Amino acid sequence: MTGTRDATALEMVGVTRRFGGFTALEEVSLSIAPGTLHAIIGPNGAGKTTLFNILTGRLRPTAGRVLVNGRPAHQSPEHRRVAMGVARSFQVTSLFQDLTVRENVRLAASGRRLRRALSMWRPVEHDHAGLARAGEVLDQVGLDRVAERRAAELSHGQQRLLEVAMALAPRPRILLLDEPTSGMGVDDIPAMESLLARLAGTHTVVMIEHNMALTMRVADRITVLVSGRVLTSGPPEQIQSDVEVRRAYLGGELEGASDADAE
Ligand SMILES: Nc1ncnc2c1ncn2[C@@H]1O[C@H](COP(=O)(O)OP(=O)(O)OP(=O)(O)O)[C@@H](O)[C@H]1O
Repeated sequence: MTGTRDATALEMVGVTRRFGGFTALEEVSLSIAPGTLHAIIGPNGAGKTTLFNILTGRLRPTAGRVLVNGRPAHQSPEHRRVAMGVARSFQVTSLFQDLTVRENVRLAASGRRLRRALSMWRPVEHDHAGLARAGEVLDQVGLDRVAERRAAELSHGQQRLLEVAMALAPRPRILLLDEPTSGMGVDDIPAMESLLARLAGTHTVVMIEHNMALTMRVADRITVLVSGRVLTSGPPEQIQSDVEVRRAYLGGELEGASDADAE
């Protein structure tokens, strides 16, 4: 591998995605450095979810390439990306609501061995590695105090933290988070923000997020998508003062984001 390739954890090169005659993404290129938090923002319908699904392997690009640590990945399905060290956050709907928080993370830690881990006749206490990993991750995300509660008993904000914990369990190097604060009350947001800030030091994080104030505080770089194209990419302060970006958002959300105490 060349030095240049090593400098990029995740890369999209000229990615186009069509749905029938409709072009949802057009010639999108972006490059994400290891150990940085890269946010994807843009108005509704800009193509953020489509881009995210192409990064996770849920969707194939119509044209263009995706590289993970310099290795072509655009033909690899989701489970192959996981083996390459890429994980996406689970959805609240995929939590096992009747199992404890610790059990949910233990099962996620078992990763590709999930089916085996789920088998009813395998005593839980024999899964030492899974239990140990669950303990580490629950400490990391701040859910250790509620480890023995059923997932269903958690607040929505805690369930969102649990989704991230489950994504972290198999030790991915690249973490893809789809709107980590969506549906959260204001009281729950600081815990997620603090987790995102900590993860940014240890993982490559790509997140779609609608909370502009939070995005401006935690992101190292931001890519703005508009109508399926990259309008611009840069550090938060550059994005916030970009006239074209402000026009795309009609001023509103980014004006609020300039006030760090807006939350
Ligand atoms: N499976 C599909 N078939 C047809 N069109 C689709 C499909 N998925 C997405 N699109 C279209 O592609 C465009 C981009 O959608 P996408 O969901 O990626 O945008 P988004 O930026 O995530 O929007 P939002 O912020 O509202 O979630 C939209 O016009 C959408 O209707």
